[in-house]
Amino acid sequence: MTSPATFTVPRRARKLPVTLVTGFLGSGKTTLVNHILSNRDGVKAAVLVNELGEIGIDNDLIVAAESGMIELSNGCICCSTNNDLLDSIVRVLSRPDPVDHILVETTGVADPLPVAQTFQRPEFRDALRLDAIVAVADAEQFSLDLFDSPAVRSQLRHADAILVNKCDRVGEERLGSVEGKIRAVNAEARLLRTTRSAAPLPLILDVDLHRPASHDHGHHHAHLDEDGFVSLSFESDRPFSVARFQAFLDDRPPGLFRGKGFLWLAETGKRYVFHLVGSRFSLDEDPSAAGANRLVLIGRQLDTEELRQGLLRCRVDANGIAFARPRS
Ligand SMILES: Nc1nc2c(ncn2[C@@H]2O[C@H](COP(=O)(O)OP(=O)(O)OP(=O)(O)O)[C@@H](O)[C@H]2O)c(=O)[nH]1
Repeated sequence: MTSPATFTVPRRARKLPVTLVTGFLGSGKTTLVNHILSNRDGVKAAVLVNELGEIGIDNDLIVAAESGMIELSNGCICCSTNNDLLDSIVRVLSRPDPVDHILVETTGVADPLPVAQTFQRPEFRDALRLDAIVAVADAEQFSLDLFDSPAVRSQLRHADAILVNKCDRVGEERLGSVEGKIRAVNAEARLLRTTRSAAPLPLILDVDLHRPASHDHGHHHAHLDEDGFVSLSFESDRPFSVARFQAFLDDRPPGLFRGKGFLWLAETGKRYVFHLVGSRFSLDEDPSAAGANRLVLIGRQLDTEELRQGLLRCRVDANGIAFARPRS
């Protein structure tokens, strides 16, 4: 791949705006990206997605972007040394068919600041403009103590706009208290109450809200490992028993906060999009999906091998007959 140092940025009439979408695990970032892509009114957007886990799930959850979607490799793009992000930016800027906007969705545990700084590197200065860092907060699961993580606090602190999302799940009192906690971390961001991340696009896109933080020097960005988050990717070409999977969820460890993927259930023979966020999970029929089970689980202090064994025990054959216990 072309090194950004040697890359000649094509001349453009205006700088390409970049929107960075951040926010904790399961808050509604992919839902926001889909909302933007579905309502963008002719604006051609390139989407850069960074995910935890070896198997990409978001790639299949994001509505098709006809201008082409680029999936970043897995892991943590909040490391400024990560070349995947640089390569992806260069790829977008080199496209013969230029886009009008770049959307970047970071993982739910990434510190957005080093990602933002990547877009502000000197070699991109004439081509790109960081328009806004937009954070999504889950009003129902929100708790600064529960998510006691420097990276997660950084998501709120450095945001230019914050969606207080999942308003359908909470009452006015809870909303007021969450907004108060957010305000204590970031007094200036534009706060917007949303359901399904459906913010009015003129309030978050092409808004020129971003101002670089004034005290970035010496910033020690919070890294995934320091915060103890781990992920487990699981794939199987056998269906799950819904009863066994329910039992797996009932016994899940308290540190398991997020799950997402595609489940094939033996009882119905159908495939479902699965989401677990904190205490809630959902299964929605997915007629478009084909193939096997694909699942990513994310949390803190997880025994990933024990979780893997638990998932293996959920597998049954097409007649719903359980496989022998994988190993004790
Ligand atoms: N009830 C309700 N559910 C929502 C809302 N917004 C998103 N969800 C659901 O929350 C779950 C997580 O949403 P995503 O958009 O995948 O969250 P995310 O931030 O991209 O998740 P990660 O990428 O794993 O960090 C999904 O089941 C969504 O359908 C909302 O406003 N209300």
